[in-house]
Amino acid sequence: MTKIYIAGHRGMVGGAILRQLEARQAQGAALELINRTHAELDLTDQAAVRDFMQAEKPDVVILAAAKVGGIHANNTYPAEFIYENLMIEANVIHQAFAAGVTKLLQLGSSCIYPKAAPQPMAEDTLLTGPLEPTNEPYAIAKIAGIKLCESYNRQHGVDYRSVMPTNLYGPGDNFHPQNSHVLPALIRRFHEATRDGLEEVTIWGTGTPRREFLHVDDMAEASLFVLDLPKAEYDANTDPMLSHINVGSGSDISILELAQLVAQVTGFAGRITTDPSKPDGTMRKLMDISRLKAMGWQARIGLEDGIDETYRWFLENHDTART
Ligand SMILES: NC(=O)C1=CN([C@@H]2O[C@H](COP(=O)(O)OP(=O)(O)OC[C@H]3O[C@@H](n4cnc5c(N)ncnc54)[C@H](OP(=O)(O)O)[C@@H]3O)[C@@H](O)[C@H]2O)C=CC1
Ligand SMILES: C[C@H]1O[C@H](OP(=O)(O)OP(=O)(O)OC[C@H]2O[C@@H](n3cnc4c(=O)[nH]c(N)nc43)[C@H](O)[C@@H]2O)[C@@H](O)[C@@H](O)C1=O
Repeated sequence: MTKIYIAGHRGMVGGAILRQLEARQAQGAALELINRTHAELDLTDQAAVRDFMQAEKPDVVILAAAKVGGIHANNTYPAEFIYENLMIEANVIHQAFAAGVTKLLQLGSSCIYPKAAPQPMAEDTLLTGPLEPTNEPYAIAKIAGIKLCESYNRQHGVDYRSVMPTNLYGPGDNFHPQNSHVLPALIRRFHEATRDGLEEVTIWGTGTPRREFLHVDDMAEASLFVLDLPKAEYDANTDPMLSHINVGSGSDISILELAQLVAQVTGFAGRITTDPSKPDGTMRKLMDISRLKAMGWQARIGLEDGIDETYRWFLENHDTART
């Protein structure tokens, strides 16, 4: 029986990973899944995380808990983004090690790469230039997470792996009007405009930045794919000082094109305008996914289908969704 702790199991990604592991259980896999809500275990609390890890002694840890938000939240609450993420990573990774956990997977983000990184961004562009200012504190914490894993691997011979997701979306997302990422924000704004018969919807920034989107079910599948890789295979495809793996869909679109897609899915027929007083952030951050592709994984859910499914989820779960 393998005992797996999923940190952040009520979040969008952690929830999708939990669903896929439960499906494996239902098919007879010998898995024991353990989790704690944020209220039950605050991962920024070192002593609480130590006591939890010592009491549970999981075999595997999946770290999908983090302080997460879109461009406005990152820009407005930088202290929370750097402090909470550093604490969560340091506590979970160190206390997992102290409790004898030899296998761990943590999630970073595509914002770890320099603002001016050549496109598509390969893993080895890490730490080659200045970061995007709107999310530098969050990115620094995410880079620290990668380096924590690499350092424990090098010094202690454990097997801690890192995946770097592109922009994610899907069921369970946060639809808050200000603090969410662009896709859930636009789904909500276009839905409400259609419902209220508005003639115009305004999107933030110039509409020209490009983003690469990946459905959360693809992300959960990629995370488990990387976690399941035999160590020899993982090691053969990575470097001890550069051990993270990009996860993306392989293509990007402009924010204006994204808005047009969301308008179509939600049935909005009015005008789309831009608000250049809001930040654009990075102009482009397309992931180079050749490393993961060579290992044998590729995304399956197309953007239009994914938005359609997410919109239906939003309509059906409006009362309980994070809005
Ligand atoms: N969403 C995206 O577009 C992207 C996400 N990622 C990364 O993927 C991972 C998962 O993100 P996602 O699922 O979208 O985020 P969510 O916000 O949906 O989920 C994060 C989860 O972490 C929990 N959490 C936060 N702080 C604490 C804490 N101090 N103690 C315990 N639990 C805590 C949250 O609980 P609660 O809500 O109760 O606080 C929530 O359940 C993160 O590492 C994120 O950085 C990377 C790239 C893109
Ligand atoms: C995943 C990634 O997410 C964050 O980076 P980001 O990609 O810039 O995030 P975003 O999804 O919030 O915005 C994408 C683009 O879209 C534009 N945009 C238009 N209209 C809305 C809008 O209504 N809301 C939002 N949020 N953005 C909008 C917005 O101006 C920007 O040009 C990181 O901080 C960090 O957390 C991280 O790793």
